[in-house]
Amino acid sequence: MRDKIVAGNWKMNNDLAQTEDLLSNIKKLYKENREVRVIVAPAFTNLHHAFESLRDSPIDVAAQNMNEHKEGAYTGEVSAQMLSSIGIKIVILGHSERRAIFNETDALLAKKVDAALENDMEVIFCCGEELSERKGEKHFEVVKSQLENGLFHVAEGQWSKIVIAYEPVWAIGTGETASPEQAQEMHAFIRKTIAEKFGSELANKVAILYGGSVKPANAQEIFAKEDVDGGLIGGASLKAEDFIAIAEAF
Ligand SMILES: O=C(CO)COP(=O)(O)O
Repeated sequence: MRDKIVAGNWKMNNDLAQTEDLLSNIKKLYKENREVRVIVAPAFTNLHHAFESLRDSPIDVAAQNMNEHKEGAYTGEVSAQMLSSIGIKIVILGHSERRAIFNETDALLAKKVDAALENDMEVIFCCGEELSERKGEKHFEVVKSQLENGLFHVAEGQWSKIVIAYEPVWAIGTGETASPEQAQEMHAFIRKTIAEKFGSELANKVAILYGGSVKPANAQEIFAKEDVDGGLIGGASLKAEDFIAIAEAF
């Protein structure tokens, strides 16, 4: 059985007071469910607070990014070791906003993945094509190359720390969701690509999340697909009722 995961990527939203509010509402509504792992990813400034606030809860806290270096003259950056030291053991890497706005390349992401694993952190590795790439029928090729160049150097023994999030860029924040069939088709492709390189036993254990305009109204039909093991939720993770409804949609 693969892990089922619902993770909320809060992006650059919520100051400390709003973080306190959202976390307290999430905690009120959350009913412990061992079948589904729930993760929230607030901004760096609120990670410590979130970790402390969720200390007695099974809800985990993730960072949205980190730097690939151990330490040094990298003004404004945060290392894996710093995150680990405040209890943060999960990081989202390669989100399409990081790729597009901050020019993160597959080569850079490969280094970030290594830095996370060296610090015993789990990685939620994002991949996904842009609209023009889907229209040009290049989506499988694009996702395969993101995986091969950013992730496939990870040794077999480290894959228990890897979660993949497929987020088609055209479905992020647009209200347009991939159909459950489109999501399943890509998730099955990702699993097959992993199986070709690492074998099907390993591939069958990797959780693959879907992200892109997931809401309470569509979560159930997307999560029902065989190779969809949960979701990476943006906008809808900012409202406790919606986020918890999605976490309960399995
Ligand atoms: O980017 C996303 C999660 O990382 C998805 O965002 P939305 O759910 O707002 O489309």
